[in-house]
Amino acid sequence: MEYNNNKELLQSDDLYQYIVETSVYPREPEPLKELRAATASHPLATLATAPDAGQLMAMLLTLVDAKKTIEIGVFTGYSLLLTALTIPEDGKIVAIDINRETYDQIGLPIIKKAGVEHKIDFIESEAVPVLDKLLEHSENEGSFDFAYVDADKVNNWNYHERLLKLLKVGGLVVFDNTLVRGSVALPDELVPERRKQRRQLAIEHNKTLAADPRIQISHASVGDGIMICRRII
Ligand SMILES: C[S@@+](CC[C@H](N)C(=O)[O-])C[C@H]1O[C@@H](n2cnc3c(N)ncnc32)[C@H](O)[C@@H]1O
Ligand SMILES: O=c1cc(-c2ccc(O)cc2)oc2c(O)c(O)ccc12
Repeated sequence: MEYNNNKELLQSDDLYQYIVETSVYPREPEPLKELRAATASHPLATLATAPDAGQLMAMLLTLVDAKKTIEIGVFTGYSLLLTALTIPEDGKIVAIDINRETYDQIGLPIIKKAGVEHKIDFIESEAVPVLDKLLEHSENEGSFDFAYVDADKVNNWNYHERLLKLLKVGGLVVFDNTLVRGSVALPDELVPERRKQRRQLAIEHNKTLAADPRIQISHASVGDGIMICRRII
Protein backbone atom coordinates (compact mmCIF):
# COMPACT_ATOMS: atom_id res chain seq x y z
CA MET A 1 0.00 0.00 0.00
CA GLU A 2 1.30 3.48 -0.76
CA TYR A 3 0.20 7.06 -0.37
CA ASN A 4 -1.61 8.36 -3.43
CA ASN A 5 -0.64 11.99 -3.90
CA ASN A 6 -3.24 12.61 -6.60
CA LYS A 7 -5.52 15.57 -5.99
CA GLU A 8 -8.58 13.38 -6.31
CA LEU A 9 -9.55 9.96 -4.99
CA LEU A 10 -9.17 7.98 -8.16
CA GLN A 11 -5.82 6.32 -8.70
CA SER A 12 -5.53 7.92 -12.12
CA ASP A 13 -5.67 11.69 -12.72
CA ASP A 14 -6.47 10.91 -16.35
CA LEU A 15 -9.58 8.98 -15.34
CA TYR A 16 -10.76 11.85 -13.13
CA GLN A 17 -10.15 14.29 -16.00
CA TYR A 18 -12.07 11.98 -18.32
CA ILE A 19 -15.08 12.01 -15.95
CA VAL A 20 -15.19 15.76 -15.43
CA GLU A 21 -14.44 16.63 -19.05
CA THR A 22 -16.97 14.25 -20.61
CA SER A 23 -19.77 14.19 -18.01
CA VAL A 24 -19.48 17.12 -15.59
CA TYR A 25 -18.17 20.26 -17.34
CA PRO A 26 -20.40 19.88 -20.44
CA ARG A 27 -23.50 19.94 -18.18
CA GLU A 28 -22.26 22.48 -15.59
CA PRO A 29 -24.43 25.64 -15.64
CA GLU A 30 -22.61 28.82 -16.78
CA PRO A 31 -22.82 30.60 -13.36
CA LEU A 32 -21.19 27.59 -11.67
CA LYS A 33 -18.39 27.57 -14.25
CA GLU A 34 -17.87 31.27 -13.59
CA LEU A 35 -17.77 30.71 -9.80
CA ARG A 36 -15.38 27.75 -10.16
CA ALA A 37 -13.06 29.93 -12.27
CA ALA A 38 -13.32 32.87 -9.84
CA THR A 39 -12.52 30.55 -6.90
CA ALA A 40 -9.53 28.93 -8.64
CA SER A 41 -7.23 31.89 -7.94
CA HIS A 42 -8.05 31.92 -4.19
CA PRO A 43 -5.21 30.44 -2.06
CA LEU A 44 -7.74 28.03 -0.45
CA ALA A 45 -9.40 27.05 -3.74
CA THR A 46 -9.23 23.32 -2.90
CA LEU A 47 -11.84 23.87 -0.17
CA ALA A 48 -14.57 24.22 -2.79
CA THR A 49 -16.84 21.25 -3.36
CA ALA A 50 -15.50 19.19 -6.27
CA PRO A 51 -17.57 19.56 -9.47
CA ASP A 52 -18.29 15.81 -9.79
CA ALA A 53 -19.55 15.73 -6.18
CA GLY A 54 -21.60 18.84 -6.96
CA GLN A 55 -23.20 17.15 -9.94
CA LEU A 56 -24.27 14.19 -7.79
CA MET A 57 -25.59 16.60 -5.17
CA ALA A 58 -27.73 18.37 -7.79
CA MET A 59 -29.15 14.98 -8.83
CA LEU A 60 -29.99 14.18 -5.17
CA LEU A 61 -31.66 17.57 -4.67
CA THR A 62 -33.79 16.90 -7.73
CA LEU A 63 -34.65 13.33 -6.72
CA VAL A 64 -35.99 14.41 -3.31
CA ASP A 65 -37.73 17.50 -4.79
CA ALA A 66 -35.79 19.63 -2.33
CA LYS A 67 -37.40 22.98 -1.54
CA LYS A 68 -36.16 23.75 1.98
CA THR A 69 -32.46 23.13 2.60
CA ILE A 70 -29.58 23.84 4.98
CA GLU A 71 -25.94 24.31 4.07
CA ILE A 72 -23.15 24.35 6.65
CA GLY A 73 -19.88 25.70 5.21
CA VAL A 74 -20.21 28.13 2.29
CA PHE A 75 -16.69 29.48 1.49
CA THR A 76 -17.12 31.14 -1.96
CA GLY A 77 -20.46 29.38 -2.55
CA TYR A 78 -19.99 26.67 -5.20
CA SER A 79 -22.28 24.12 -3.47
CA LEU A 80 -24.61 26.93 -2.37
CA LEU A 81 -25.03 28.26 -5.91
CA LEU A 82 -25.60 24.77 -7.31
CA THR A 83 -28.32 24.24 -4.68
CA ALA A 84 -29.90 27.61 -5.45
CA LEU A 85 -29.90 26.83 -9.18
CA THR A 86 -31.46 23.40 -8.60
CA ILE A 87 -34.30 24.07 -6.12
CA PRO A 88 -37.52 25.77 -7.32
CA GLU A 89 -38.11 29.56 -7.51
CA ASP A 90 -39.80 29.57 -4.08
CA GLY A 91 -37.18 27.25 -2.51
CA LYS A 92 -35.14 28.41 0.52
CA ILE A 93 -31.62 27.69 1.74
CA VAL A 94 -30.39 28.47 5.25
CA ALA A 95 -26.67 28.94 4.53
CA ILE A 96 -24.32 29.12 7.52
CA ASP A 97 -20.66 30.07 7.70
CA ILE A 98 -18.54 31.60 10.48
CA ASN A 99 -17.06 34.00 7.93
CA ARG A 100 -18.89 35.64 5.03
CA GLU A 101 -15.90 37.37 3.42
CA THR A 102 -15.25 34.91 0.57
CA TYR A 103 -19.01 34.62 -0.06
CA ASP A 104 -19.45 38.41 -0.26
CA GLN A 105 -16.36 39.02 -2.38
CA ILE A 106 -16.42 36.07 -4.78
CA GLY A 107 -19.73 34.19 -4.69
CA LEU A 108 -22.40 36.80 -4.10
CA PRO A 109 -21.87 38.91 -7.26
CA ILE A 110 -22.20 35.73 -9.39
CA ILE A 111 -25.19 34.52 -7.36
CA LYS A 112 -26.91 37.91 -7.85
CA LYS A 113 -26.20 37.84 -11.59
CA ALA A 114 -27.69 34.31 -11.76
CA GLY A 115 -30.90 35.68 -10.17
CA VAL A 116 -31.05 33.23 -7.26
CA GLU A 117 -30.05 35.39 -4.26
CA HIS A 118 -33.69 35.54 -3.07
CA LYS A 119 -33.53 31.82 -2.22
CA ILE A 120 -30.61 32.28 0.21
CA ASP A 121 -30.72 33.25 3.88
CA PHE A 122 -27.01 33.62 4.75
CA ILE A 123 -26.23 33.49 8.47
CA GLU A 124 -22.71 34.43 9.58
CA SER A 125 -22.26 32.31 12.70
CA GLU A 126 -20.99 29.11 14.22
CA ALA A 127 -23.41 26.50 12.87
CA VAL A 128 -24.41 24.64 16.07
CA PRO A 129 -26.18 27.63 17.74
CA VAL A 130 -28.04 28.36 14.48
CA LEU A 131 -29.33 24.77 14.30
CA ASP A 132 -30.29 24.96 18.01
CA LYS A 133 -32.19 28.19 17.33
CA LEU A 134 -34.05 26.55 14.43
CA LEU A 135 -34.96 23.66 16.76
CA GLU A 136 -36.46 26.07 19.32
CA HIS A 137 -39.32 26.56 16.84
CA SER A 138 -41.25 23.30 16.68
CA GLU A 139 -42.54 24.06 13.16
CA ASN A 140 -38.97 23.59 11.89
CA GLU A 141 -38.77 20.00 13.14
CA GLY A 142 -39.14 17.53 10.28
CA SER A 143 -39.50 20.38 7.78
CA PHE A 144 -36.25 20.33 5.74
CA ASP A 145 -35.71 18.21 2.63
CA PHE A 146 -31.94 18.36 2.36
CA ALA A 147 -28.79 19.38 4.26
CA TYR A 148 -25.19 19.64 3.09
CA VAL A 149 -22.36 19.63 5.64
CA ASP A 150 -18.93 20.86 4.56
CA ALA A 151 -17.40 22.71 7.51
CA ASP A 152 -15.39 21.89 10.67
CA LYS A 153 -15.22 18.13 10.90
CA VAL A 154 -15.05 18.01 14.73
CA ASN A 155 -18.68 19.10 14.84
CA ASN A 156 -20.00 16.58 12.29
CA TRP A 157 -21.79 14.50 14.94
CA ASN A 158 -23.30 17.64 16.53
CA TYR A 159 -24.59 18.61 13.09
CA HIS A 160 -25.89 15.11 12.39
CA GLU A 161 -27.94 14.88 15.61
CA ARG A 162 -29.55 18.27 15.03
CA LEU A 163 -30.09 17.86 11.28
CA LEU A 164 -31.86 14.53 11.77
CA LYS A 165 -34.46 16.37 13.88
CA LEU A 166 -34.80 19.15 11.30
CA LEU A 167 -35.11 16.80 8.30
CA LYS A 168 -38.30 15.18 7.09
CA VAL A 169 -38.38 11.39 7.09
CA GLY A 170 -37.03 10.69 3.59
CA GLY A 171 -34.84 13.83 3.69
CA LEU A 172 -31.09 13.70 3.05
CA VAL A 173 -27.97 14.86 4.89
CA VAL A 174 -24.82 14.80 2.76
CA PHE A 175 -21.39 15.02 4.43
CA ASP A 176 -18.37 16.10 2.36
CA ASN A 177 -14.72 14.97 2.68
CA THR A 178 -15.56 11.55 4.08
CA LEU A 179 -12.66 9.83 2.30
CA VAL A 180 -9.99 12.54 2.89
CA ARG A 181 -8.27 11.92 -0.45
CA GLY A 182 -8.21 8.17 0.16
CA SER A 183 -6.24 8.45 3.41
CA VAL A 184 -9.01 6.73 5.45
CA ALA A 185 -7.91 3.41 3.94
CA LEU A 186 -4.18 3.84 4.68
CA PRO A 187 -2.14 2.85 7.72
CA ASP A 188 -1.49 5.88 9.93
CA GLU A 189 2.26 5.88 9.22
CA LEU A 190 1.69 6.47 5.49
CA VAL A 191 -0.55 9.51 6.02
CA PRO A 192 1.07 12.97 5.88
CA GLU A 193 1.05 14.66 9.29
CA ARG A 194 -1.14 17.56 8.04
CA ARG A 195 -3.92 15.13 7.14
CA LYS A 196 -3.86 12.80 10.18
CA GLN A 197 -6.45 14.58 12.30
CA ARG A 198 -8.95 15.00 9.44
CA ARG A 199 -8.44 11.35 8.50
CA GLN A 200 -9.08 10.15 12.08
CA LEU A 201 -12.21 12.29 12.41
CA ALA A 202 -13.53 10.95 9.09
CA ILE A 203 -12.86 7.31 10.07
CA GLU A 204 -14.78 7.79 13.34
CA HIS A 205 -17.64 9.70 11.74
CA ASN A 206 -18.04 7.19 8.89
CA LYS A 207 -18.13 4.34 11.43
CA THR A 208 -20.78 6.06 13.55
CA LEU A 209 -22.92 6.84 10.52
CA ALA A 210 -22.67 3.22 9.34
CA ALA A 211 -23.98 2.10 12.76
CA ASP A 212 -26.85 4.61 12.96
CA PRO A 213 -30.18 2.75 12.52
CA ARG A 214 -32.05 6.04 11.88
CA ILE A 215 -30.50 6.43 8.43
CA GLN A 216 -29.93 4.61 5.15
CA ILE A 217 -26.45 5.42 3.80
CA SER A 218 -24.46 5.36 0.61
CA HIS A 219 -20.75 6.26 0.55
CA ALA A 220 -19.92 7.77 -2.85
CA SER A 221 -16.32 8.11 -4.05
CA VAL A 222 -16.82 11.39 -5.90
CA GLY A 223 -14.76 14.51 -5.13
CA ASP A 224 -13.18 13.98 -1.71
CA GLY A 225 -15.85 11.40 -0.78
CA ILE A 226 -19.42 12.14 0.24
CA MET A 227 -21.64 10.19 2.64
CA ILE A 228 -25.30 10.35 1.64
CA CYS A 229 -27.60 9.74 4.63
CA ARG A 230 -31.38 9.37 4.24
CA ARG A 231 -33.53 9.75 7.35
CA ILE A 232 -35.67 6.61 7.56
CA ILE A 233 -37.32 6.95 11.01
C1 LIG B 1 -14.69 23.50 2.86
S1 LIG B 1 -15.30 25.10 3.06
C2 LIG B 1 -16.91 25.02 2.34
C3 LIG B 1 -16.85 24.84 0.82
C4 LIG B 1 -18.17 25.08 0.14
N1 LIG B 1 -19.13 24.05 0.44
C5 LIG B 1 -17.98 25.21 -1.36
O1 LIG B 1 -18.55 24.45 -2.12
O2 LIG B 1 -17.20 26.09 -1.75
C6 LIG B 1 -15.62 25.11 4.79
C7 LIG B 1 -16.29 26.38 5.31
O3 LIG B 1 -16.79 26.09 6.61
C8 LIG B 1 -16.71 27.24 7.40
N2 LIG B 1 -16.73 26.81 8.81
C9 LIG B 1 -15.73 26.23 9.51
N3 LIG B 1 -16.14 25.98 10.77
C10 LIG B 1 -17.42 26.39 10.87
C11 LIG B 1 -18.38 26.40 11.92
N4 LIG B 1 -18.10 25.93 13.13
N5 LIG B 1 -19.62 26.89 11.66
C12 LIG B 1 -19.91 27.39 10.43
N6 LIG B 1 -19.03 27.42 9.40
C13 LIG B 1 -17.81 26.93 9.61
C14 LIG B 1 -15.41 27.91 6.96
O4 LIG B 1 -15.44 29.29 7.27
C15 LIG B 1 -15.38 27.59 5.45
O5 LIG B 1 -15.86 28.68 4.70
O1 LIG C 1 -8.08 19.95 2.37
C1 LIG C 1 -9.23 19.87 1.91
C2 LIG C 1 -9.47 19.37 0.64
C3 LIG C 1 -10.77 19.31 0.15
C4 LIG C 1 -11.04 18.76 -1.16
C5 LIG C 1 -10.25 17.77 -1.72
C6 LIG C 1 -10.53 17.24 -2.96
C7 LIG C 1 -11.63 17.70 -3.64
O2 LIG C 1 -11.92 17.20 -4.87
C8 LIG C 1 -12.44 18.68 -3.10
C9 LIG C 1 -12.15 19.20 -1.87
O3 LIG C 1 -11.82 19.76 0.85
C10 LIG C 1 -11.62 20.21 2.12
C11 LIG C 1 -12.76 20.60 2.88
O4 LIG C 1 -13.98 20.55 2.34
C12 LIG C 1 -12.58 21.03 4.20
O5 LIG C 1 -13.68 21.37 4.94
C13 LIG C 1 -11.31 21.11 4.75
C14 LIG C 1 -10.20 20.76 4.02
C15 LIG C 1 -10.34 20.28 2.69
